[in-house]
Amino acid sequence: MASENDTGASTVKYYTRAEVEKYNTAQSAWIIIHDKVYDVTNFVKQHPGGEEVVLEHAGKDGTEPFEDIGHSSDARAMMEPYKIGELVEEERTKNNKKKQDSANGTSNGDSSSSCCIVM
Ligand code: HEM
Repeated sequence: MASENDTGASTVKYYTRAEVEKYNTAQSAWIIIHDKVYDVTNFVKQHPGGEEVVLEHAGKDGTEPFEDIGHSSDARAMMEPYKIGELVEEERTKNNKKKQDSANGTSNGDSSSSCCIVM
């Protein structure tokens, strides 16, 4: 079928890292993996690697440790139902194109706003 409604992003919710950071407890645990946001509150108890490791990264970006462990494709499929949204475009790790784009604009002579160094 040619016509798909994939242009309407109405079903996708976008979150900032600051928003995700609020959900950093066992009562409400969100985690960012590959720029996607997962509510793993009900998953942590079932996590084969134990709940602690996941909770340690609750509210944060767990992409690195997630990949470090080398999760199986099974694991990747398992997390799908917990996906609640994605990071806003400007905060995605792979989306550096936009950053470069705005970085070459020197017209912003706002002396009051200091520059942030993102590591
Ligand atoms: C929603 C996110 C996650 C899902 C669905 C998930 C799922 C799984 C699954 C299915 C396994 C069994 C092995 C495999 O199939 O790969 C596993 C193991 C494991 N996971 Fe996760 N995981 C998640 C997040 C994390 C995070 C953020 C960490 C961070 C450190 C982590 C650490 C581990 C560890 C240490 C093991 C045990 C590996 C072993 O015993 O060899 N997982 N996970």
